[in-house]
Amino acid sequence: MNKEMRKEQAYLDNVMETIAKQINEVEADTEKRKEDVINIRRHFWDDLKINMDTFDDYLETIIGMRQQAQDLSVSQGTHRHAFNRLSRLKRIEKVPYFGRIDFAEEGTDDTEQIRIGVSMLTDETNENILIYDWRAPISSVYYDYPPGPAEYSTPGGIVRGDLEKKLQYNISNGLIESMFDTSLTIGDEILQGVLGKGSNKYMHSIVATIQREQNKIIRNVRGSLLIVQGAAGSGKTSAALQRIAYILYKYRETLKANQIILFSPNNMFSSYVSHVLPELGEENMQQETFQDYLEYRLGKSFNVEDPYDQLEYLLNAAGDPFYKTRKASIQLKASSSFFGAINRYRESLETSGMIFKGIKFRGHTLISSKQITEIFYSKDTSLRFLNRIEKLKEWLIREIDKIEKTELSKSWVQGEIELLSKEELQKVFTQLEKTEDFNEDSFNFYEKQHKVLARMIVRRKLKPLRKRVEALQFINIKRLYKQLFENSMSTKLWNEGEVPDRWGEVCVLTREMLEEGNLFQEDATPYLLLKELIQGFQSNTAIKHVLVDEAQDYSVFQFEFLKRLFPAARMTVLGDFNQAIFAHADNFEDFHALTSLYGQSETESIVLDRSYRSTRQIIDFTRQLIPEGEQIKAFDREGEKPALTKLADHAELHEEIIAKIDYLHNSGDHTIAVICKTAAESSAAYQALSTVRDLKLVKKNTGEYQQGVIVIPAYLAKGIEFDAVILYDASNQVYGEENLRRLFYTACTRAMHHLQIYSVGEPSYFLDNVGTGELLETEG
Ligand SMILES: Nc1ncnc2c1ncn2[C@@H]1O[C@H](COP(=O)(O)OP(=O)(O)OP(=O)(O)O)[C@@H](O)[C@H]1O
Repeated sequence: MNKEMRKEQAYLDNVMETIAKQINEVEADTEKRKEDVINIRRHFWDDLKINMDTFDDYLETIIGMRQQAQDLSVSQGTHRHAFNRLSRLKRIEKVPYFGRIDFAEEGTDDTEQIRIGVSMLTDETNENILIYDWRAPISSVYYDYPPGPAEYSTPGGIVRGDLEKKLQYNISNGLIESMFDTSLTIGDEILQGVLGKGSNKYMHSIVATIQREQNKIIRNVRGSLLIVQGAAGSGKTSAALQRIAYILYKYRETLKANQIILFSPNNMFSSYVSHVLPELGEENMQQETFQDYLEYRLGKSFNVEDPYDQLEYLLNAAGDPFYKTRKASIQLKASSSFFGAINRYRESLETSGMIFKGIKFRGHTLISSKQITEIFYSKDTSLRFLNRIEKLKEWLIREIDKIEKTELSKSWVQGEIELLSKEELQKVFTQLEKTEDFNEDSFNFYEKQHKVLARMIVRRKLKPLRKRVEALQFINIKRLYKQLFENSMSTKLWNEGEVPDRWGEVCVLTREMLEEGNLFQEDATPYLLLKELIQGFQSNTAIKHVLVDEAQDYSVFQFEFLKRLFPAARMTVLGDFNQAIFAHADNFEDFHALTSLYGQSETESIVLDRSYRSTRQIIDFTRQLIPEGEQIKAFDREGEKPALTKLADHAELHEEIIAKIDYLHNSGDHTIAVICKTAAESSAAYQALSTVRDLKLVKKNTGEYQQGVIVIPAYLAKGIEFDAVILYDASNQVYGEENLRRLFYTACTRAMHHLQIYSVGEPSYFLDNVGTGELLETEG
């Protein structure tokens, strides 16, 4: 061990000792706090004198209770604080820090050595910082600069200085195993080591090796919208998660994890990323899929098609007579011009076109839809639309009050009274005794009792109706949405010459679907928007940050909607258009259209062009599959070349795959995915490969990321990665059309270390332009 290393180890020893000592202290403290809490809970009532005899006694009891509750809350808070501190210490017990910078601040003679780790540690005096949190302002220098002049921002302004040295450590079990002076070494050995490892069930934090471009994303706090466009495997999801950890640290006084929401592509992905924040000592943000949100809002009124069924239709139904119309429908309803059309439609409803449901009671129409429409359009038109709706609601409630009065004397009410059970009658009777000043001996007791019972019966019967009116369910949103697709609407929605292609056919198809009680995926958000525009927007102002991963799969329409839904939030959008597999994205090539959401000055864009997931050989191959792929850079990590094997038939294919899985297992791969094009192909492959031990089939409703060997449709593998990918059948028969290129690319880019492509018959023409030498070709 050289002198420098000895000094470093001595520093680490001191840190380890400090951590051990603090753990001991905090453990004892935590135990004591826990006992305090248990004690207060156990004796909560013993220590209280409950006396309600007089008002003063009552007051004293309440004050005593409050005091006890307060004590309990303080003790619980202190216990939580001690417990959190203990978890923080435990987290850094094995690897206290990963980097060091030697920074000489301008205007001082001192060079400070700053060690950086997952969380801060101070010495016993609490005055000296032994380890800085990776999110502290000064730590940004570690990620942002090579040795030389450097600066960082603090709330008090910019601090300038000289970065004299930058070190990376490899620490394990209290020992510095290796240490790299990154101003001297070329390449990034630590990153090499991290990326060379196998994948497992969960994604991990990357704080020790965050790259400069990624750090820009993580620490960006300007503007309302941050757009990140990055190659497959460039760390978009990683950057998003460390960004959340950073935001939670920076705004820790005012922001809670449940005020941040991450929109994920599916539940399996949510489970895959669920460990990163806890690993960094933060609570998880909310995670939601857009589909779950749609179903939550619309599920009761429709069968809402999910995005995977929509995609499966497009992948399988090219021969369907409605295929082109459906595709046009998807693209149109994803566009901002359709967003505009719906807004215009809503405006047009101010003067005509509203459709209401009549108010029916016991099978009779009491107020017809025509009457409601007349009332609505006779209201003061200078009022805002939503106020007019509100006024209409109030009018309807008053009408229901009138109905209540007239119904009281109807014969059905008497019939219902006679049907009341003894218990119900007794209940009413007891209530009457309490609330009214009479008893059985009172004058006209029975008449009064009858009145009360009649009122109760009529109210009970009218209650659901009142509730529906309160919830504005007298507005017929379904028919209003359908009306949007009536021929007569065209001129209201579109300016001359702007009627979209196939508009007429799209209208017929949409109307038919709605009549069957189904809602196409592409209609779900527009439908919800119309509902919100008419009934008032149910926005969520508690959410302060919205992050949208795999953002290329969202339409501009959906972004417009998200913006309205979360008006108080900043938005981070991360995606890769080369992986845009849904049909609505055919017309989008970048996120430029999103700039208009918040305006140029509120929007920042960052591009990530280096891919970290895959070996250089895999990147050299995959970048040839897409236009302008040469711009994607590989991180220099070596591996085997991807291989293409041509086979004569499926029997041979399955034999080869089974042998290949065996080989990959033996070479140390833990996660192996057989990626197929569709759910049907996946099911067939799963059956045929059933002899593979512990083989699992991933379906759209699979909620957990599955380790081991899995069969999965390409669209569900989005966002996740595997040690090895086996592309099930890349023949031209299966991938013979241009619109499948992005799906094909997405599948191949899931591979970290090994990529094996099979083809039954001629391979896809996507492989024609791959340079010789990038792909090992063999015949089976
Ligand atoms: N700075 C880094 N240090 C260590 N690992 C990194 C770094 N950046 C990315 N990675 C690793 O690279 C892999 C890909 O990262 P991630 O999934 O975040 O990329 P992505 O851009 O979201 O990919 P995709 O678009 O293909 O879903 C992950 O294993 C991640 O841990």
